[in-house]
Amino acid sequence: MHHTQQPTPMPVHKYRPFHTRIDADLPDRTWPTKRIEKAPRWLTTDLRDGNQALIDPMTPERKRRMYDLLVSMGYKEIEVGFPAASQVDFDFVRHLVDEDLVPDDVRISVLTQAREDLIERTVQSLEGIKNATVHMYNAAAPVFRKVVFGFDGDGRAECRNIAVQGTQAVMKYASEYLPDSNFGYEYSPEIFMDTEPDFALEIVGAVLDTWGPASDRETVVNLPCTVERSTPNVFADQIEYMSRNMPYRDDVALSVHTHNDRGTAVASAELAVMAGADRVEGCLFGNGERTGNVDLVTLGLNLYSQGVDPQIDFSNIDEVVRTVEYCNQIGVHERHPYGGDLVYTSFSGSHQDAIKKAFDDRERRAVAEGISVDQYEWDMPYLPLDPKDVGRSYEAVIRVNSQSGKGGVSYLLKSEYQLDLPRRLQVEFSQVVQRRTESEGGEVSAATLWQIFSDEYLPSTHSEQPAWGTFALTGVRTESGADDAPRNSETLTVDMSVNGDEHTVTGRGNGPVAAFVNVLSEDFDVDVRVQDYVEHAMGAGGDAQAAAYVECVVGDRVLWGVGLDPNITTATLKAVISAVNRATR
Ligand SMILES: CC(=O)SCCNC(=O)CCNC(=O)[C@H](O)C(C)(C)COP(=O)(O)OP(=O)(O)OC[C@H]1O[C@@H](n2cnc3c(N)ncnc32)[C@H](O)[C@@H]1OP(=O)(O)O
Ligand SMILES: CC(C)C(=O)C(=O)O
Ligand SMILES: [Mg+2]
Repeated sequence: MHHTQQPTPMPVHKYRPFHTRIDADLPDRTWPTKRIEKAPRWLTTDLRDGNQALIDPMTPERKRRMYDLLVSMGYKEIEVGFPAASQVDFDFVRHLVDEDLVPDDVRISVLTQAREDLIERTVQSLEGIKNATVHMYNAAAPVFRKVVFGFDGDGRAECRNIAVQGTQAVMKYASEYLPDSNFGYEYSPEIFMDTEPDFALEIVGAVLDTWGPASDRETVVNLPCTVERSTPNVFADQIEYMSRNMPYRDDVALSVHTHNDRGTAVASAELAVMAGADRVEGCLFGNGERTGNVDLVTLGLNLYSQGVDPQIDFSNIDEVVRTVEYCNQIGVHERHPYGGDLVYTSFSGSHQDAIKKAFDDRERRAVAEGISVDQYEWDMPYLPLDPKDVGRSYEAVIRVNSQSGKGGVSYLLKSEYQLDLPRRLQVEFSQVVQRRTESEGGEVSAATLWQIFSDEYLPSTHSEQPAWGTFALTGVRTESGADDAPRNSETLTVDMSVNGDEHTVTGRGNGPVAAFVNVLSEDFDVDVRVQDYVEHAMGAGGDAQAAAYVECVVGDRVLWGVGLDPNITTATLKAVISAVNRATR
């Protein structure tokens, strides 16, 4: 069939494709075949780029909560604010220094524009700090040189002067206010992605010549994708070009700072690392200007799920989510990678079927190889990482609604109620559930599933709904014949309630089930034959219940029955009653 699409009514002619401006084309680019084999250095800018983008910027108390979270997760480079912007930011830096809240292995940094008065106040905020970095930025792209700074011509020299004079000011005030600190410098040519590559090299080179990188001097050149405007491969080319051509390369950490305007900040940062970046700046769950900074949680757990240590502790992801939501007053979306409420959950039947089988298979293999299941290699359909590793339980992995099949239903009964239904019973029961979800809609919780199950198969033991069913078993006594007695050697006496009337009856057979079938047929005129039988213990220990499942032919119908009882014989007879009652429901 031929599909005809319509031109958009929107004014698409207003837009131009993004030009890489990479004069030196990179036909020999190396990043496409690289792999990320170790974590880059991380800097979190939650307290700066994240904070500057909030409707309601963090109070000192919220800043402190975020800071403590970042330190506890293991971040070693934390941009804590823009001290020249507000008294709150200035005071927060002082609070960290005065209260000695910066561990020896953590380096805080602060951002400033390249303006001398702002630089002085910024450096001043750090007085007394052990390790700190001042991060200075100025925009370098043509439109900023022309429109924002108002320079004539191409404005390159004037723009470079802002950067060089700013760097000199940083150095001057650092030697004045921070003589005893391990002082570092970070420079960002803002709007790097829109800056001509040769000019980006020129301005970075001029700044580095001024600062003088050395192996014992913390130096960072941060190349921001301030507004994401291209596919990630273009940004990767830009980074590889800079990494290859930048002076002092061995003594400089090449950093990237991607934003998510096109929804590909994570890909841009990852390809940039493949292209040579040593360091990545971002925010937890991608907070930050507009669509946000790159999400450090996704980046970290992307590495983790490939067996690369992110060097960050994500083992309590819900605590991270709660703290970030509290500090930012912005929710984390239900489908946010790794942290959203629904991201380890499958509703659909084919996913649930595969997950249930793979969980069972993995458990079998781990036991066979003598390896703890928690440590066993992860290779699971639909679950890129083990939810337990980030502190999530398996309860939420499978949730049942009208899209679900037998796999999901039986997974929940097994994981929550220790019932391991035989396959044909799974099929039968999932049809019962399906009728229910289709008529009532919505999700079926494990508790509701149990209610449906016990109403269907265990009516007399279920207290919340009226008991139904013709027969109930109230007592069982067995008596075996001599070992050499050939057949019909088992004598079974049962107390039964039949429509509320008590009966005590005795039958014989070559086992209790056969004897019971005879009782049902001879005393109560019920024609039943057992054609399959499965049982298992529920949990471990002496007082564990047994579960029995029987597939019965009752008249001309085939039905399953279920019985639970501490005594396995009684459980089996209850299962037969369950099937018989269902046949006459
Ligand atoms: C991409 C980023 O996220 S960059 C970080 C952005 N974050 C923030 O801006 C948050 C904090 N900022 C602030 O509180 C304020 O902007 C302040 C206190 C720093 C400065 O405020 P103001 O002095 O009122 O200046 P304003 O913010 O309007 O800046 C505009 C002026 O600074 C110049 N300027 C802007 N950025 C820079 C820079 N990085 N270096 C040097 N000059 C700059 C502009 O050209 C403009 O100059 P003009 O007034 O001569 O035209
Ligand atoms: C200050 C710089 C690094 C920035 O936030 C950006 O360019 O996005
Ligand atoms: Mg930014």
